[in-house]
Amino acid sequence: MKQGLIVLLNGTSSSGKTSISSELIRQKEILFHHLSVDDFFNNYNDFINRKLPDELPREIDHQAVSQIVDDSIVSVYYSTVKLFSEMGLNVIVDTVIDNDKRFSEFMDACSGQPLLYVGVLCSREELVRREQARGDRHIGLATSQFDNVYRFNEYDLEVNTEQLNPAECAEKILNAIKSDIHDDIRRGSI
Ligand SMILES: Nc1ncnc2c1ncn2[C@@H]1O[C@H](COP(=O)(O)OP(=O)(O)OP(=O)(O)O)[C@@H](O)[C@H]1O
Repeated sequence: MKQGLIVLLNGTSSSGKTSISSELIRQKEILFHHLSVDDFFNNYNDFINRKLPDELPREIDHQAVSQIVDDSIVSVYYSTVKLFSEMGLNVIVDTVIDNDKRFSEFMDACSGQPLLYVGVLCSREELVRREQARGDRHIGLATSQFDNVYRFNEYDLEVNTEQLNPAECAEKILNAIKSDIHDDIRRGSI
């Protein structure tokens, strides 16, 4: 059985990753499974909130909690992406990779799996406009990620979400997959 294709969407917050993922899920030509890092964190946060007593013997701040568990949750996320691919399932990776450690960890975890690395591009100005319009993200988050995220720019394919709507971006990705499917999709080796 063939391994599933991993489609890594690389873009800052508000660049349009989730909107493209929804379009890729909606079409029926190639079946995809959407794995968002947010689901892993949300599930963990729900779990911990259920388990923690109201009064803690020792208070620790939010940032300290993040430092203790974040890397582990991200590792489980990457391993799950690999697992899906090993099981023959095509998977969309919807996360923000903004540092060398995470980027290398992802590439190591998924090395040997078929991978399409997609740059989800958008200007800073438009990102700020979207953040203001959606109202559920901290203003400035996307611009704070911008330089670090778009540093890892050896993409197989780029989609500009200012020029294309989410459906058009998804179509461009699908066309790339269909044209590369027999040979050129790289096997996790950047
Ligand atoms: N191609 C596009 N054209 C215009 N607006 C878009 C486009 N893609 C996304 N948007 C808008 O930008 C906002 C953010 O989109 P989306 O949630 O897909 O981004 P994201 O990269 O997944 O963000 P996050 O990482 O913060 O979850 C939404 O309001 C969405 O409607």
